[in-house]
Amino acid sequence: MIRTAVIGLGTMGTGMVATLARAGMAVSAYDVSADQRANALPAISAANQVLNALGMPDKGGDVAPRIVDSLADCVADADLVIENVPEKLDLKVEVLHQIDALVSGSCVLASDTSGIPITKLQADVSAPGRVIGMHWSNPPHIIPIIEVVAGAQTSPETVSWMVETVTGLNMLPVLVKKDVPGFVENRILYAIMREAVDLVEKGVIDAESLDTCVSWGIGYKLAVVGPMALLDMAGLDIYQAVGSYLNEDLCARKDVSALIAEKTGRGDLGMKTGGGMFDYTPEQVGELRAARAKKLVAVRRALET
Ligand SMILES: NC(=O)c1ccc[n+]([C@@H]2O[C@H](COP(=O)([O-])OP(=O)(O)OC[C@H]3O[C@@H](n4cnc5c(N)ncnc54)[C@H](O)[C@@H]3O)[C@@H](O)[C@H]2O)c1
Ligand SMILES: Cc1ncc(C=O)c(C(=O)O)c1O
Repeated sequence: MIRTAVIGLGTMGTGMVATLARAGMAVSAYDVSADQRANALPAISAANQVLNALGMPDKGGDVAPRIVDSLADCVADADLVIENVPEKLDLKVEVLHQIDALVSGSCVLASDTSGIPITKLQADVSAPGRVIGMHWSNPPHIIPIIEVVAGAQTSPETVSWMVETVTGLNMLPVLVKKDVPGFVENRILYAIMREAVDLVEKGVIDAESLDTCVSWGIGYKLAVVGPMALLDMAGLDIYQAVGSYLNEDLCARKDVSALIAEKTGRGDLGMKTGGGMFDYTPEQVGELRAARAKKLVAVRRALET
């Protein structure tokens, strides 16, 4: 039985814990926040209900995840530690350094970073060959892909072990061949997000209509036909003709839009604070999460047919 420790029980952590435990791993989890630790088990239970709806086999048996109040207790005897703290390079390096001092020489240190190059994270770890990117997608218990990313010093054995371990989670490992910022999924997502925010900020379209356009247009289509296949479906000549005038006009800003920066500056972070691009009551957050999980399950089942 693989002993896995998850460090960080925020947006990603509880669904991740549910997925790991469901696959039969012995899971411990820690968060520096007592509130996050206190709220974890109900959230893990809710994620397990979704895994039931997905028909995910339950190899977890009666072994419940342990929510512990110290990093040392969490990572003791771990075979795999998943770092899942906020996307701040210094914090991640510090947490990996703390973990490194507490684990065995064979423990794999994985980061769920959204796109910080693994090479930057592994530099000060005692055995950098055991450090690897394990990038889940939100919600982690529903979206099946996990990007596997090697840093410059990651060993081939660690890569192979991670691909096999992700497969054992009933997830789809996506091997990213170069340690570029954002890896693959987020480079594409952030290109889309940059253009989407720019269109709203410029008044080309309002936020709600943009979501409708993307979700029922390219979002729906790309769920069935990937971008490379879509080129062939549309015709490469069409892409070349449109790209020849459109590419130079797309948003190419190097910074983050004021529309976003002003909101984050006010602490308006989205569902986790009750307001961001839209406003939410606590009840609406719960209702939305449940409704979206139900739809994502239905779509995934349709895509699996
Ligand atoms: N939110 C997403 O859509 C998403 C998707 C994939 C990957 N990620 C990445 O996963 C990581 C976590 O993201 P998130 O959205 O869950 O963030 P989050 O802010 O919701 O949760 C982070 C958690 O880490 C805890 N934490 C902070 N410092 C800690 C420490 N020193 N030790 C232990 N716990 C600590 C916080 O209390 C918080 O509960 C980030 O690197 C993020 O980029 C996020
Ligand atoms: C906005 C945003 N940023 C990062 C990630 C993943 O790393 C996601 C996601 O997984 O959905 C996201 O939506």
